[in-house]
Amino acid sequence: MRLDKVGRDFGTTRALEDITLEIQDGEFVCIVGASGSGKSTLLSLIAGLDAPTTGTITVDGRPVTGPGPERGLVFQTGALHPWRTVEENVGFGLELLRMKKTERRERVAWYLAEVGLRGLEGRLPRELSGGQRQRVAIARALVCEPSVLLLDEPFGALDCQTKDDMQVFLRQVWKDTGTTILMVTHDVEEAVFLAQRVVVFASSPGRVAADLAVALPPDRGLPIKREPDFIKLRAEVDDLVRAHR
Ligand SMILES: Nc1ncnc2c1ncn2[C@@H]1O[C@H](COP(=O)(O)OP(=O)(O)OP(=O)(O)O)[C@@H](O)[C@H]1O
Repeated sequence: MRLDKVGRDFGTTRALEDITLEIQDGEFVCIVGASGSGKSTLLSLIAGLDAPTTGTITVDGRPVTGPGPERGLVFQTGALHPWRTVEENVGFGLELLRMKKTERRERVAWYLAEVGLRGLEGRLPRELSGGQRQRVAIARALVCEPSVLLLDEPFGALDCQTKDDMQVFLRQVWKDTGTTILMVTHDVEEAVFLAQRVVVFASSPGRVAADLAVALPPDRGLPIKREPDFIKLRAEVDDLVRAHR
């Protein structure tokens, strides 16, 4: 995926200016930055829900002109269909793609197992915890096997323990599926734990202030958050975010 000199103005507000970023297939990148630095705007441009004022975005070598199944999107609160069961929510995108029912059921079952929801197929969203609802939202995005998974603060509404569990879960999903992940979060610890690369946004206008490689081992458990290398990198990113408010 490639962003080339992407800008977005809302009237006189320059939400994004001159964003040039290349994300390799299979990479896990987190974007952090102060409130209002244009992080959500960037994700909606990549998702094709909004169009840039300047510049171009290409996914799989094709310019983005609108939403498409090769880009899966998950928001802070899952936006699930309240009247559909877990299984029906996850299978929805495949229905739109007119996949045959037997194939669809098989695919949905695989992803439900992957996100740890086997046995809950028949539940409605209101019968799930917040963490379970986000797992459904992630399974629903993954089931179409997108080239890139776009996550906008997916764990922002969860309590600390659930959030920790979801971070471990997301690293596992990334390893199992090899999906390219671009995630926006305001939580620097989360970004450093999850990503191979952390991009720091500056505000007014929203732009790239720093792009750091996360040189931590690929096998990361929660205890790594207490190790000196982790703490040092986290502090470095924290300082960058503060310096570019
Ligand atoms: N639809 C819109 N109309 C006008 N201004 C907008 C619109 N969407 C975003 N903006 C402005 O663009 C800027 C970037 O907003 P955006 O929501 O992308 O920031 P963010 O980094 O995601 O913030 P947060 O971390 O608080 O979610 C802000 O100044 C915001 O007010």
